[in-house]
Amino acid sequence: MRGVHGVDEIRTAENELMARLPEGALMARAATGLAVECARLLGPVYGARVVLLVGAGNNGGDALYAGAWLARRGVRATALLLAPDKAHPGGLAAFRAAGGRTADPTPAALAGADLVLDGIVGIGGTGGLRDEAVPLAQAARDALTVAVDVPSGVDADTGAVEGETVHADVTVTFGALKPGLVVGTGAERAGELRLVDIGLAATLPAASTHVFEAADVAALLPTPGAADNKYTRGVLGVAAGSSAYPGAGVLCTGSAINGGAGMIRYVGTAADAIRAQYPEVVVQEGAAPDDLHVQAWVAGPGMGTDDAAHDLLAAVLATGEPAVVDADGITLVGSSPGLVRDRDAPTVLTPHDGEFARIADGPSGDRLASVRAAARDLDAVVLLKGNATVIAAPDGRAWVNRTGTPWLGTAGSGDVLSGLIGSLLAAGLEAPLAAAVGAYVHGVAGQLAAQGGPPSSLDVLHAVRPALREIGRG
Ligand SMILES: NC(=O)C1=CN([C@@H]2O[C@H](COP(=O)(O)OP(=O)(O)OC[C@H]3O[C@@H](n4cnc5c(N)ncnc54)[C@H](OP(=O)(O)O)[C@@H]3O)[C@@H](O)[C@H]2O)[C@@H](O)CC1
Ligand SMILES: Nc1ncnc2c1ncn2[C@@H]1O[C@H](COP(=O)(O)OP(=O)(O)O)[C@@H](O)[C@H]1O
Ligand SMILES: [K+]
Repeated sequence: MRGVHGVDEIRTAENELMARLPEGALMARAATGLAVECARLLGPVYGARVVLLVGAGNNGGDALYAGAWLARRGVRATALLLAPDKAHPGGLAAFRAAGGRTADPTPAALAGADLVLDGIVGIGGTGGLRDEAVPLAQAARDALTVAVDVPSGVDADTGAVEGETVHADVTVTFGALKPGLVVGTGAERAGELRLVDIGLAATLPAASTHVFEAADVAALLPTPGAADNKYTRGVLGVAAGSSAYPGAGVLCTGSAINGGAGMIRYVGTAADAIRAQYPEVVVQEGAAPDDLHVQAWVAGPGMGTDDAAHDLLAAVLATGEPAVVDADGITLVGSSPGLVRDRDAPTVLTPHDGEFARIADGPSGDRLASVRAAARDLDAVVLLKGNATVIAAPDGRAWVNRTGTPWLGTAGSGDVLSGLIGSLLAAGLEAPLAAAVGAYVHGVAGQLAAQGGPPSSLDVLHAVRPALREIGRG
């Protein structure tokens, strides 16, 4: 599990650590880690052409020291100084002493570069890229681009982007992940992430936002033991699908089966479709949710938004079991938020952006903040879908999911996610962990499904079990 830290936390931790170390030690660690990563990307370094984009602060200093390291190993390094009077003096001296050259900061200077190092601005950046940096960022798109700490122009605290930014193939970041590297548009602009350890763990506080890795998820995935049976493994109630939208019920139910629920009791209004697809499901059409023995519920996908759907959702949410609410269920919660707010049992809401706007303000460019505020306001776990799905608990804990693929943007893919989270809730995972683990597994399923060509949501559903096996194997 990797912690994600905001700029203020990182600055404070850096200052505390710097006070214990000789001057320049921290930047030396950062620059060496950066240079080693660039060398790895270049392959043979001797004679390679590297262009440095150097801004006014320490981010440019990192680039210059890394450029010096590379120049000493035979790289032909050229620095384009965007603010020549403010370029890091020590870094510039080291760069020149190693044989590095400077040139006018024009797009033409990037032609033929084997690698461009983006040291325009790091965590000290405010607003989007300044005008003079824009043509350079655009020219860098033709080359292998490594961002120093943060792709310049991305808001390191939020991932929000105003106007042009550097589009990095790889971002080498120092000390800890920043929200802007893992959330929103920033996550897309950062490319692959490499974290250089500069010793910051010693002074950083505990993180409130985390990124799960496979081992974290494997450790949380439920595995039945000798004493388990279908009831102890988790019985899930499903209120999804309708005569108009039977498919959503089929996908959601199938995903809960593949996710490992011990038993499924189906109370939606697409009973015939469920019976036809899944002989293992116990269909209890018309049963009162409160009368059924289940450990958790999933409600909403394809259930419709008419009065009957409202009454069924209200009955599910009146039970004392944890519940996932998705799709039409979220629309219904938008007009009756008390259905969720007044519950004692945990609720997981899984909106995409459009659905989010029905239950909360936003989402703004600061997706983490929007989701945290919604979770607090609704007293529910909120999972906001997207290229980097964000999950927040009412107590402020948050997770960002890094698995998945844009191919998951296909009709019905969300129904697979909610069924999966339902099965994990039924197995007893704490609600925010069920949501974060579900998002991780769903993302891996999407990646596996996409290997065979553009996947349908049914392909994603069929990839849930292989995804669980792959994660479990490590
Ligand atoms: N502290 C440490 O020990 C360590 C720090 N480390 C490194 O330092 C980085 C932080 O350095 P930093 O604080 O100097 O800020 P930084 O990001 O270089 O920006 C500085 C200047 O850029 C300008 N500027 C602002 N916005 C802009 C924009 N949109 N577009 C263009 N220019 C813009 C503005 O200058 P102005 O022109 O306004 O005078 C601002 O003052 C950090 O990301 C990491 O790489 C590592 O070495 C590890 C150890
Ligand atoms: N660009 C993207 N990159 C990665 N994942 C995406 C992207 N777009 C959508 N997804 C994922 O695809 C799923 C779509 O869910 P949703 O919009 O609810 O679909 P539906 O309502 O059709 O079931 C979510 O898990 C979301 O995170
Ligand atoms: K940068």
